[in-house]
Amino acid sequence: THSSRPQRLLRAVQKGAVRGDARSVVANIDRFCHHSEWAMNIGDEKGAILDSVVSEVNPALALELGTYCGYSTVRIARLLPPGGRLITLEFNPEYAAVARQVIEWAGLEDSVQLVEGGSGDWIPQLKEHFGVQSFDFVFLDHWKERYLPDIHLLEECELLRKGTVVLADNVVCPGAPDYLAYVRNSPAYQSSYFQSHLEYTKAVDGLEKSVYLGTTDA
Ligand SMILES: Nc1ncnc2c1ncn2[C@@H]1O[C@H](/C=C/CNC(=O)c2cc([N+](=O)[O-])cc(O)c2O)[C@@H](O)[C@H]1O
Ligand SMILES: [Mg+2]
Repeated sequence: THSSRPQRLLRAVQKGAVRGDARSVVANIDRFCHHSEWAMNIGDEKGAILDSVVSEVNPALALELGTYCGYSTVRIARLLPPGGRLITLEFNPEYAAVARQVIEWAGLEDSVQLVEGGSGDWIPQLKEHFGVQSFDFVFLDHWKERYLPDIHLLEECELLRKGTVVLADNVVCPGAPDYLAYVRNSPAYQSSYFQSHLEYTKAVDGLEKSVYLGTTDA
């Protein structure tokens, strides 16, 4: 049986990266994607912007929607403060299985909770299941048409607090126009755009950083 691209990406990590060294896991995935096979990881260029936002927020509790192979999971988790936790949702069992092994190879399994399931089903359960009050940081990188419904769901479930930073990948390519229009026009968000390039290519892409200001009522 032929392996899948995520399985070949995992093998590249297991062959090239030092166990327990998150930086080398990230570097080996980038090397694989630059030289062997493109994959939809945020990548090194946009990854540096992700790193700077995560470092600035220094989140005790972070949420990622769309784990895929765990590349951005490792980038975020390696920057968490002591005791910091990252919950990441992935509904594809094969991708989740690869991501678990990538996260373990990086030695970050103690600060990452990978939930195998859909954001629509799981966001309403995060409070009761994981004792979550609200998130300090949210990273959106799943299906682009889910960005808007899921940020509304996060608001409805009161999982955002004044100052929560929501960072969205791919707001140009493949694009999330309805999401962009919402966060850029809603009085509940202070939004800013970071221009960059689509991972491992020269195409334009960017990240949107939106700070939740809280609801106007009460
Ligand atoms: N509701 C949900 N709950 C949980 N997991 C979910 C989910 N919806 C999707 N997922 C998972 O999130 C990942 C999808 C990413 C879509 N990215 C993309 O489509 C994408 C495409 C390009 N591109 O085409 O250049 C570049 C990029 O950086 C991209 O992120 C997959 O692992 C998928 O299984
Ligand atoms: Mg992406």
